[in-house]
Amino acid sequence: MTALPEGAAVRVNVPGSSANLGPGFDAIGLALGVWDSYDVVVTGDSLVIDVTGEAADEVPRDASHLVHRCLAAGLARLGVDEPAGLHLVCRNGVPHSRGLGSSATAAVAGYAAATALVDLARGGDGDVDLDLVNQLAGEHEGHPDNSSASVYGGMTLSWSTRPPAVAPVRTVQVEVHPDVVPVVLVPDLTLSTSTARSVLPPQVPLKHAALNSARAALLVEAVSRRPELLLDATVEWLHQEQRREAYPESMRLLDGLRELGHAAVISGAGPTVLVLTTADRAAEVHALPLPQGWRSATPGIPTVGVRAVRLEG
Ligand SMILES: Nc1ncnc2c1ncn2[C@@H]1O[C@H](COP(=O)(O)OP(=O)(O)OP(=O)(O)O)[C@@H](O)[C@H]1O
Ligand SMILES: N[C@@H](CCO)C(=O)O
Repeated sequence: MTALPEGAAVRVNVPGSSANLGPGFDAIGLALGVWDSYDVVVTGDSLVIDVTGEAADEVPRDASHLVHRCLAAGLARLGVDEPAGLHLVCRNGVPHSRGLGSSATAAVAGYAAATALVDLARGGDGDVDLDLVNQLAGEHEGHPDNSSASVYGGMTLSWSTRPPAVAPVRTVQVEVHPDVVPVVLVPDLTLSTSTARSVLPPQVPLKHAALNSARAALLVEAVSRRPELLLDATVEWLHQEQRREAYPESMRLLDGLRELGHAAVISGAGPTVLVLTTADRAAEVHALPLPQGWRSATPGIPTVGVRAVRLEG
């Protein structure tokens, strides 16, 4: 049994992500250059949580905080007792409940902090065990699309070797063509993933599954080698139409963009719209008028995911 020494401290930086990219429902993720940052310090007594940034007024400050819950679960998985006290400083950059993977980002941060602190306690440099974090965060989320992108960066394709169980999770990175530019259109309004998942039917017609399979396969080719195929490659049959009533404004925006030839999809469970455009057309997307309360951004695609650095006490 390893104990975490008082004073041990790490800073964990982790990117948000977009899931699905159209036909890759629950399987494909894309890391986005919008970041959460967490300092985790082992102290002598009590749990103290400070939060600034996105949703700072909404998240709990007690043991039910998502990052703390995953940190504690990660320590338990590694056979390490939770220390008597922890100071968690959260700088939230990923908007919550918009389809940018905030919950996966927080879960990845918690599990990553656990592996980094245990590595420190065992004499290491505070490295994150990426593959373990990918397992634990994927299981926590119930689908690994967002979490794998936050763990490894870039575009990720994840599957289970024991379906329908989520784990063991396997993940490969898909090379993204240098011309591909993600633009996100983010509204003020929120939609929780659990609400968005509750409206999905438990079964889909075989015909739709077959159509979706072709586009999911095409998506990998389009993103990595032939961006000119992105419009066709981002058509899907499993979730967006089914959720239209949950995010009607997003779907109107998506329909308009696609009519103009832009590869627009719903980001994750929405309501953010992701446009997979190319460098020469990104300005065109930004110039389109947005409904009130929406903003556009070009976050970029980080090629690395979660990282921890040791903080000196
Ligand atoms: N940084 C964070 N700190 C604490 N709790 C968080 C954090 N980020 C997300 N959460 C929790 O997760 C909830 C949002 O999760 P939800 O799955 O609904 O949306 P999302 O992950 O942002 O979107 P999507 O999964 O569609 O990309 C928040 O309401 C909050 O309870
Ligand atoms: N694949 C998930 C992503 C959001 O967590 C969904 O669309 O429900």
